[in-house]
Amino acid sequence: MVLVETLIFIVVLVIWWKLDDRKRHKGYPPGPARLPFVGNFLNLTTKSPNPAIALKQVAEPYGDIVFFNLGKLDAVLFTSHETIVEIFNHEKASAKAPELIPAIYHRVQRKNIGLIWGNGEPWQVVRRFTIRTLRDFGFGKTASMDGVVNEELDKFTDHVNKLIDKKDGILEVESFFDLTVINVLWRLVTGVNYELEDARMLKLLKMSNDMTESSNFSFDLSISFPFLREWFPELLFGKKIQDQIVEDFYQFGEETIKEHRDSGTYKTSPQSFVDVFLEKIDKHSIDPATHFNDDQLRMTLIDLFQAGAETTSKTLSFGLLYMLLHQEVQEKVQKEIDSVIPKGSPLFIAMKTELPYTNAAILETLRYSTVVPFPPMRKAAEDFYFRGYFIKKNTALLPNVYAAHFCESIWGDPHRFRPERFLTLNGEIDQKLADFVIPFGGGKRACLGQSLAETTLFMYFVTVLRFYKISMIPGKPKPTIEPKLGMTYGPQPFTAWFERR
Ligand code: HEM
Repeated sequence: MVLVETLIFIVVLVIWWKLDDRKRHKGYPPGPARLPFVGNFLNLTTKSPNPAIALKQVAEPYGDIVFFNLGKLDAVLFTSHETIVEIFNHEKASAKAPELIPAIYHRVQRKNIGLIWGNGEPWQVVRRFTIRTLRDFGFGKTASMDGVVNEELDKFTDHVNKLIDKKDGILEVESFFDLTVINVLWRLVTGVNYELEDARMLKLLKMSNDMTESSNFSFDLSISFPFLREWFPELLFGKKIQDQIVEDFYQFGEETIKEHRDSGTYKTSPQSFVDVFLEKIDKHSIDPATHFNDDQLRMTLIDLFQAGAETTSKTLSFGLLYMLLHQEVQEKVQKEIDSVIPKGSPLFIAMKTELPYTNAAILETLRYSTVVPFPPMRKAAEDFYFRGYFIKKNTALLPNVYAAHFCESIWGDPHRFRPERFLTLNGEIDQKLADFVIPFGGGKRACLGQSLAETTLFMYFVTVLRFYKISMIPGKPKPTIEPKLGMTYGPQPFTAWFERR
């Protein structure tokens, strides 16, 4: 009797929950049926360990605007190129949602600070200031960037040559570009430039990678069930590790600020972005409404460091991996480079237009690797309608860039690595198709470092292939193209045989 009553109670409860759920989500975009408490968590975790693939598959039966729920998180997925570009540019969709990701909320100390996760006026002021100041130091200006990148490239090739001699050409490609790439940016941000063996910096870069790897929709259960992060800090989600990394980064930011402040040169002849920021802090020190303070500067430095290093470096490593696996593409790129840049001549950013096949290979690398499959989480700033669907305030907005980069109706054969797809019959870049590659987001929150990233990708990709032939090590298995997952995706470590050309 008790069993029957219990069963009836459960059935009534489920029916009540279903009806209530339907009422609460009236007018929402379509989506898979949800379970109480866990929502669509099982849909996500049973499809694929890779959330970008899993969420592409979850959305497929429902269209390109799909509502789903992961425990605490209500989210709308955007999976087609058009809806993604439209949401990037939507005025109600430019707010970031650090509070929806516990590890990130801890990273920003629950404050509205920084470039990546800041919102409203403070973010706007700091973003504008950052772009203007970095530009004053040469960021994005071809003439000054040529010098900065080439100096760093000389250091990098010296370093690779030494490694080749030491290791008979057999090099491990893991974090291969991290430090050299951050050096390019850090010359402008702090005026400092590190040795490529600098232990402190290598440790920071490793921690930054560890932090991003520990955060993703499938593995970081604290996004769906935030209470678990507090209940089981040691067992799950790497809370302790994440918190330690945040602390170390704060210390790094603190030390950088102190060094510049103590030196005092920022008062007379500012040499870098940090110096100009410190000048601003002093100038506005008695203004209670100022957005220029140590908190903002520290977070901005950490944001630039993390956003600037990992993404570019991982894209370059993927590029090497694809060149290793597609020798015919590597040879074509090298043939083109050799025909345009004479032996012994320097490389300039302006040569980009003369190397269409090489550019096509870089574009294909950006598409095929999609190192940021979900841009840092945005939310609906207020209730709004999108293509007739209701989106409630604070709902997470998740453009699945991977889905657009692997859309069959755009690419035909998206799973093939094929740079030729970007070339017209005249051998020029097909700009219309190139515009379907959207690795840098868009709208007001578009990547602040896009021009630097494009320059760095071009200069490093060309230099590495110009000076080295990269081949498979005989007898070693083929490396996988499956990514290391996280907030950003990177290649699994692989070894390759480097020979000087
Ligand atoms: C291949 C390299 C890179 C890729 C794929 C990439 C990708 C992205 C993406 C997808 C976003 C989010 C955009 C959105 O929500 O619409 C972003 C934001 C950002 N990126 Fe990059 N990025 C790269 C390199 C860089 C570099 C070199 C810097 C350094 C200056 C940088 C700094 C930033 C910052 C500060 C933001 C936050 C912008 C804001 O919300 O105002 N990125 N990036």
